[in-house]
Amino acid sequence: MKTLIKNIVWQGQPKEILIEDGRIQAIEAAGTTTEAVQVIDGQGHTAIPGLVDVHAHFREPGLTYKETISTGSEAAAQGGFTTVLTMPNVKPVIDNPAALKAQIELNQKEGHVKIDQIGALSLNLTDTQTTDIAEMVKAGAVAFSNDGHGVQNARTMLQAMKAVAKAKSTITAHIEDDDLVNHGVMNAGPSAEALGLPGMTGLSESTQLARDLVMVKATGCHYHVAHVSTKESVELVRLAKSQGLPVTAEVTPHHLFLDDSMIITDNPMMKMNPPLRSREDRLALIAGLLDGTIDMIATDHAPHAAEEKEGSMLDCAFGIVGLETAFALVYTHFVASGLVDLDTMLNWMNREPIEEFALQGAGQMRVGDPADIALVDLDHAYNIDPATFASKGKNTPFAGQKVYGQVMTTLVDGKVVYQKEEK
Ligand SMILES: NC(=O)N[C@@H](CC(=O)O)C(=O)O
Ligand SMILES: [Zn+2]
Ligand SMILES: [Zn+2]
Repeated sequence: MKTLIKNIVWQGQPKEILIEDGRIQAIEAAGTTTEAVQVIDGQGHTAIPGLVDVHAHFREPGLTYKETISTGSEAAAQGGFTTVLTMPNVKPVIDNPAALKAQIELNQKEGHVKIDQIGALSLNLTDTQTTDIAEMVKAGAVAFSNDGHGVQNARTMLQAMKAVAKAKSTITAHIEDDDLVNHGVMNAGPSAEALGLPGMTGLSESTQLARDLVMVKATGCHYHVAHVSTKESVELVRLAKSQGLPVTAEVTPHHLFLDDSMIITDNPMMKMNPPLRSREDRLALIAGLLDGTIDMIATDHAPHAAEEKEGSMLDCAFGIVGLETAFALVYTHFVASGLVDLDTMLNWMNREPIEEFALQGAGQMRVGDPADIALVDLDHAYNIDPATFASKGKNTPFAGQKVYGQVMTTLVDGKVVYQKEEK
């Protein structure tokens, strides 16, 4: 079956995309193909490769009041994402081959986009005993993580690294030393002091990262830093890369565009893990992304119910949603502002994630690739409105912010999975 997406812009030129059997057959001059079974009118929008998020939380099974695979993947489609990697911190935790197999089936059945499953690094994320990593790789795990919680025991991390290196997989590390966190709810610093809230030092992240990097050197394990948030961590990743270690890193839009100087009231929407750091940290993250120390942008989409994000930062849940705001935020702050071009942004949000995680099924818009495509209206300006989110989670600190770049259509394997309704 053939599909033609006509009337689109690709790399600045008017083009059309011919798709056959779910794959891109040609990106050609407008008007080249005259007959096709199905025609989609791109209405002059810009075609980009479907975005890839290596860090998302869909809360099924066990926490479906926050999100389901269906609502989470709908949010992904609405945000222009065609592949997402989901974390294993559901209930029960995906920490054994049987649970992983069942989850992969469920993802396939319920997902509106492609979902790759990350397996738990330790049993029940308690960090005392590693999971059966070799068997979970065989069962289809794309990577391993303790996300939600740092691995406190060096011995557990070392064992996991050895097994992951042997299986040629990846660890995506939530790095956090519990003892240094000491029950903080936001970054330690003048804002926490002004609000009278317990702060946590950024050293909780970088000290554990330093420990892990020594073990990466010893094991050769591909180690990916999840949601990097401090300047010390950026320096450590830069050093590791200069030594040729197999280390990669992601940063979230919120750590790039928000910092703790912007927390002027006790606001649950500003609470996430790792916390928003200082302006100096934020500028180091931006510099690290621009110079290639940080490889990619990931959302850490962490939906929670409204009642879990009310009241005070002292006792509300950690985390914010991100799938439906990531494209517009990154486009607005980096591309529309003239800092980088669209292609660079797509390196961070499509090519690097696919290459570093060796994702087999995700398309990069090359001829022969799966037709994973988003059509975006780059000039469209609007205010972020959580009421429009497909996600069950409306917990975003960006509500009301004016952005550019509206995802209009998303296709996975040449099939439309999201179409923005005309007003
Ligand atoms: N980022 C968060 O604040 N929360 C995440 C866990 C995590 O990514 O560490 C969650 O699962 O809610
Ligand atoms: Zn985490
Ligand atoms: Zn996370």
